[in-house]
Parts: sequence; C-alpha cells; structure tokens
Amino acid sequence: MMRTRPLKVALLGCGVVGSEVARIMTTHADDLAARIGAPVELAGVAVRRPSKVREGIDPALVTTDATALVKRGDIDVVVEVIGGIEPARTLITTAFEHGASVVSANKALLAQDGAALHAAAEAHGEDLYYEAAVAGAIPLIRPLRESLAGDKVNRVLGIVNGTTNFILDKMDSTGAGYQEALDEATALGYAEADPTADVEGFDAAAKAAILAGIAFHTRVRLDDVHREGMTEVTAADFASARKMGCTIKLLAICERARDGASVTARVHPAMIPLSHPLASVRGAYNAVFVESDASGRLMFYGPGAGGAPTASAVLGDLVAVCRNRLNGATGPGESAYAALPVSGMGDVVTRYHISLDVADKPGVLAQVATVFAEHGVSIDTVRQQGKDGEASLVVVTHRASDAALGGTVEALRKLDTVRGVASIMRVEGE
Ligand SMILES: NC(=O)c1ccc[n+]([C@@H]2O[C@H](COP(=O)([O-])OP(=O)(O)OC[C@H]3O[C@@H](n4cnc5c(N)ncnc54)[C@H](O)[C@@H]3O)[C@@H](O)[C@H]2O)c1
Ligand SMILES: N[C@@H](CCO)C(=O)O
Ligand code: NA
Repeated sequence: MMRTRPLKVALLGCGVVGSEVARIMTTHADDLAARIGAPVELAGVAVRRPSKVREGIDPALVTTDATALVKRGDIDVVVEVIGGIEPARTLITTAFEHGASVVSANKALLAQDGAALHAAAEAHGEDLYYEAAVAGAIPLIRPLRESLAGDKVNRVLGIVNGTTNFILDKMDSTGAGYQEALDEATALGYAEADPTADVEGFDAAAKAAILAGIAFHTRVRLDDVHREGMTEVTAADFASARKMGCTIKLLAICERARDGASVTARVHPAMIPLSHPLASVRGAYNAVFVESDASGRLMFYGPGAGGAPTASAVLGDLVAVCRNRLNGATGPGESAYAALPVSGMGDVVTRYHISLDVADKPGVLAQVATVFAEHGVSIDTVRQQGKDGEASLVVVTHRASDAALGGTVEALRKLDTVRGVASIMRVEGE
C-alpha cells in the first residue's frame, strides 16, 4: 500500500551528477513512488552558486547552507554529490546525527574515511550507500556486498576510471594528444573537479580501496593502494604494445594472496592482449572482472562516468535506502571481520615488458640476460632493433615478483652497455 506522507530527500551539490539526480527524481517521480511504496520529495538542494539557473528545480528549494539543510530533522535521505573530503565528511556525519541516511558518490571520501563513516551510520541506525562511487552506473558494490556474500572473492580486476580509459582509447585509436583527449573528457563531464585525480590514478586507487575492502571483507585505505597514473604513457608505448598484439589500459587490480593471509591492491597502466575483453572497453566505459571460488569469473561492464549513468546508480541507492526506511530496517553495513593485512607491491607477481636502450655490440644481450637470470626473472621473449651502434632491446618476462623485477632493473641500470631504461610496463590479462 502506498504511504501518502513523502520521504524527504536533501540533495547536496547540483553539478554534473546532482543535476541529473534532480532531473530523474522529477521525471520518474511516479515510478519511484510505486517502487518504494511512498512518494519521494526533493526537500532542499544545497548549491554553491544560487544565482545559476537550474532547469526543473524550484528556486525555493535552493540554499547555500548545506549544514542547515542536513540539520533540519525532517530529512530522510541526504544525497551527497559535492565530492572531496570537506565539507562532505562533516555534512554526512551531521546527517546521520540528525536522523537521515546517506547516499554518496564520493569515492575519495569513502576510500579515506569509509570505516569511520560506516561506524557513524551504524551508531545512528542509518544507511550509507555508495554504488555510484565505483564504476558509475555499473552495479558492482551491491553485487559484491550482497549477491556474492556467500562466495569467496579472490580477485577483482578491471578498468574503473572512465576519463583515463577515454584518453588512452583516443590516443590509441585516433593518435589524439593527451591534453586534447583530457579536455574532451572534462567537457563530457567524466573528469573529477581536479582531473589530476583521474590521470594520476588517485580516483582509480580510491575505487580499488573500496572494492578490495568489500570483496575481501577487510579494511583497505587509499594509502594501501599502489598507484601509478597514466601521464607517462606515450605513443611509443602504444606502438610497442601493438607489436605484442596488446593495447594499454589503466587497471585496478585487487588480489588475495595464494595463502589467503593477505591482500594487495594496485592501480597502474598495463599492457593487455587485444584478445582480452578489457581491450575492447572503449571511451568512458568501465569493465570489472570478479573471480570467486564458487562463481568463477564474472564480468561487469557499462558506462563508468557521466551525469546520467552516475545518477542511475544514485537513484538505485535512493530507492533501496527508502525501502529500508519504510521497513524500519537498514541494509548491510561494513564487513571488515577478515582484518587481512595489505601487502606491498613487492609481493605482486605478474609479467613485465621492458624497453632498454643498449649499445649494439657483441655480448650485450648475454650480459642483459645474465642480470635477469641472477634475479630469478625468467625471460619469455627478446626483440632487438639496432641502429648506428645503438640498439633498443625489448624484453618480455614470464611471471615474476615486483621485487625481483625491481632488483633486475636496478642492476641493468648499472651496466655500462645499458644507456637507459626507456619504459617498464606490466603485462596483465593472460
Ligand atoms: N561526474 C562523474 O562522472 C562522476 C561519476 C561517479 C562519481 N562521481 C562523484 O560524484 C561527485 C560529484 O561529481 P560531479 O561530477 O557532479 O562534480 P561537479 O563538480 O560537477 O559537482 C559538484 C557540485 O557541488 C557543488 N558544491 C561544492 N561545494 C559545495 C557546498 N559546500 N555546498 C553545496 N554545493 C557545493 C559545486 O558547486 C558543484 O556544482 C564527486 O564525488 C565525484 O567523484 C562523479
Ligand atoms: N572521474 C571519474 C568519474 C566516475 O567515477 C571517472 O572518470 O571515472
Ligand atoms: Na557502480
């Protein structure tokens, strides 16, 4: 039966995502009410620039005082789409203190303070949902938290940043320059307010921390995630990748150690074979593989950024939280009982593609091969191209630990015959 008293929603932030949330709440109001069992009313919209014309939003609802809005006491759900750490964090905790549940898209905040925010939600008997924080529209948080709650997840691997995938795709497929592609991603509403968060891998690292925490029932913070951005990926790297039948993607990889006693989480550019499904993820799309004991390998794919796709995930959470509220219940909170340590990058085992500039003279190849052997790194293929007494040597290894590879590279740099290490890239997805 439909309840006539509406559930009241406060929207914090009315930018790319917030404006789409407001639009869908209005245009789909009847369907949302039917699905929830009560009407949902937009009771206030906190913005920074009140003079801006916002189509479809009653100006009487607009305020610059987000704190007063979350303190009103009659708000059921606060939707936080401001982003950043403060004032978002204080607004969310204030919302809990004043009897509201929270839906957020804020991966930066959740990766940094997720544990404290979950504790605050639990202490006040409120919900904290954030499907939009990871991989935009793709249902990923809820499948991990709920659908896979009976399985044991061992690995989560994928493309979780739309902006960088958009840029890498453009660089690879059209030869576009980095800045031109970034400007386009920003204009399309994919990039963070400060796109450094995207291109330097902070955004993907925040998502990796959130995914690893939920997947492995443990706490993983942003600082625990090894992070390398994509700003140093060059046209030459794409050319090398193509020679190997690969392309380059910025990947987030969260793994449980073989003995199950620890986990790792990392974000870095990697070569992947063109035959791998991740190679065909184009534009701002995201795709994530989840590997579990019983389920085997699952793939989640869809739009990873942009106003409307992100709003879809926010609205899904809003419906879930409203349903919980009508039932006098809350959804699942944080599950961190496994308390697994997070290991450093040295323990990660993968394959490597290394480009070296070397002297083109007898014995150099043997010298280089010896350094690899001395560090226990087995070589898969070697390709050499010589020109005017200099040569470029491309070595692809079998699986080795990052620590062993690091030692190898350090020793290679010390060889007189090695003029420089032009690039090192991990090879994933085989
Ligand atoms: N854009 C996307 O594709 C996308 C996807 C997933 C998640 N997110 C996340 O959603 C959140 C919002 O992203 P966005 O792309 O909409 O950003 P945005 O910059 O377009 O919107 C944020 C809005 O918040 C407003 N704001 C800032 N401080 C405020 C305050 N104190 N009170 C009220 N309003 C304030 C800004 O003026 C701006 O309009 C971020 O956490 C982001 O990481 C964005
Ligand atoms: N800036 C983010 C938004 C989605 O989280 C991205 O490009 O993926
Ligand atoms: Na999502």
